Amino acid sequence: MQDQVNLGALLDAMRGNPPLVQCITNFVAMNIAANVMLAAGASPAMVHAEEEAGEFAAISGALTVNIGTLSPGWLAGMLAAVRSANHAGKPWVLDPVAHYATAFRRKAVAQLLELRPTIIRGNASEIIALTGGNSGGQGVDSRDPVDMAEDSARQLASRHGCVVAVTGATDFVTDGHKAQRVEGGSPLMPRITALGCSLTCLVGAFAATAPGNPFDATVAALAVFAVAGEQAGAAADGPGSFSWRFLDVLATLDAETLTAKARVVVA
Ligand SMILES: Nc1ncnc2c1ncn2[C@@H]1O[C@H](COP(=O)(O)OP(=O)(O)O)[C@@H](O)[C@H]1O
Ligand SMILES: Cc1ncsc1CCOP(=O)(O)O
Ligand SMILES: [Mg+2]
Repeated sequence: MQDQVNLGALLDAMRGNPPLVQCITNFVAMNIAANVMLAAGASPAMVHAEEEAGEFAAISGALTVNIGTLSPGWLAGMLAAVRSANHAGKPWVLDPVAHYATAFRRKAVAQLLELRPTIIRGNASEIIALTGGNSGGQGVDSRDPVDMAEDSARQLASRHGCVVAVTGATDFVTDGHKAQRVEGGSPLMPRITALGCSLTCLVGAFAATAPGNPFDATVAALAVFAVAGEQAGAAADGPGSFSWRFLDVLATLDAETLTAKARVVVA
């Protein structure tokens, strides 16, 4: 029997003491991800230079690493930040954007995986490819359903001793032993760039709030996106109005509404 994640309490705890999260994300995501974090109640800082990334990780509550617009200098910054987060015992989240697309990305992700992420968050095509499976991903976009990635997610979680979140129409979270699904969201979400990247940063915020419980932290972040996405999607006329409505709903979502509206089920 799995305990229900106390979503409302985690949201209140995160907002009550807004965590500083070092987000090493891509050029596309930096602005939207920072706005998502601020709307949700966290404190993001986009810091990636090799000269300072390690120092900054030591003073952050959590670190997120996203390879969306990778270059050698950024990779050096990522590795410095991850080593420092590990040294300081801070949780860190890996978003392996399109890691299957090029040799440079594959090698970078292999190096990052060796440094033992606390949580991996990716779309179904990315998670399938991390276990060597045949993924249909095209560039940064998934072309696979989440249920096709569930076995890969369980394998990855067991192999690397981490939590794995696969996102899509219904999200799937596992630590290799237990698993839960998070339903909700909107079909408009994959039509706006960098929402997955923004979610990775929010997973970092909840991981900073509950460093000893990365599974619950991940489910909470995904549930916030699912409820806010569903509400924004119901009122939106298309991707443009979804985008600003999503930020507004995130900012006003309270613990009671999150608890009442979230659909989290044991898998
Ligand atoms: N078809 C869909 N219906 C509802 N929510 C979705 C759908 N596709 C993606 N989402 C949501 O969009 C967010 C980003 O996930 P995803 O699109 O899988 O990431 P990425 O942008 O990295 O590919 C998640 O909160 C996910 O639940
Ligand atoms: C379009 C694009 N190109 C490189 S990174 C990026 C953003 C990907 O964002 P997401 O993975 O959240 O869809
Ligand atoms: Mg992505």
